[in-house]
Amino acid sequence: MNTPPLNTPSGTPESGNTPPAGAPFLAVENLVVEYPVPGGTFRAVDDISFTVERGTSLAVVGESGCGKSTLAHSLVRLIRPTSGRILLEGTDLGALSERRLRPHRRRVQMIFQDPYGSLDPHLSAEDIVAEPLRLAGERSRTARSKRAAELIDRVGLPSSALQRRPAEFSGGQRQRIGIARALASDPELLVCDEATSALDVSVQAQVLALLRDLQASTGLTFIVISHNLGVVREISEDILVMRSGSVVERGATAAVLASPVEPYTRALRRAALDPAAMRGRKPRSVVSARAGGARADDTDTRPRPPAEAATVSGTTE
Ligand SMILES: Nc1ncnc2c1ncn2[C@@H]1O[C@H](COP(=O)(O)OP(=O)(O)OP(=O)(O)O)[C@@H](O)[C@H]1O
Repeated sequence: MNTPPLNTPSGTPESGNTPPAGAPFLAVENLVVEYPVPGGTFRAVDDISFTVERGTSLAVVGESGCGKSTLAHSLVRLIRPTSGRILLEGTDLGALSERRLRPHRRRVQMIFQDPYGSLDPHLSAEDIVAEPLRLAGERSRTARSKRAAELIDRVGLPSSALQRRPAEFSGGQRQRIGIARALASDPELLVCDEATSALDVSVQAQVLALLRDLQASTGLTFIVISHNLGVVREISEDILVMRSGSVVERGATAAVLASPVEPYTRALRRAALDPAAMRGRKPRSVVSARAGGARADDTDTRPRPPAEAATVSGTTE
């Protein structure tokens, strides 16, 4: 297998996979997701439609239980939609059989909330990052190692990180490994489900800066699920507000957060601005000398996130 450069769009002449003219990068059409529950089904996503253009970031916000993660899991096909379409450059991912989905799977990757639980504690960082390459059919261990080293460097970790296991990293460093693993598949769309919410505020800023940098350099498209309106402001151009499985408001992030039209969005913003909604979080100690080099998390002087780190669900959970 030739390892492609980061984020070579599959709809380019190199890929031979030409998208229909004028098709948006991602179009979600009338998406419905129901879970089986005793005595029937529960509709967690209720007829959602939206589009996302390549290289942009869409934030999805809403109170706990409104269906954000269900939407995210549908996008990466961890869940198969009950009805509706998820069109990536015109290809309906939701309708494809597992076999036909395989070539598209790499195109949409997810970064999970929990940098502690989402990495196999028994594997080295190199093996974690190289695993998607192995699954994609890369047989050469040397090629996998080389690519893992490139990706570890790309996410700002030192090469000494390659042989260490997850327990030896800080939360922010683990999330960087999770990002490197997601990048290994050469994705075009990254779905970040509360990807920074388990991190200290300053480490959040570093991971957000990394995501923004990746987007600027590779043209990645993001869907960012977050309770944190500060994070949403930092990373998204557009915002989609969900309530009880439906979209209640959609628009440019700055405009929607400055003057929300829907009463529900206003209530979310009030909840986020209420100091009582702040989640108290003690600073965790960050990188130690043991973690081998201080490139990430402790030397970063990039701008900190906005002071508002309140969570949307802070007052509603
Ligand atoms: N496997 C399941 N079976 C039945 N109901 C489920 C299942 N998973 C989620 N739900 C329900 O679907 C609804 C949406 O859940 P989801 O996790 O998508 O919400 P969310 O907005 O991501 O919440 P949070 O912000 O708390 O993570 C919730 O009412 C939840 O209880």
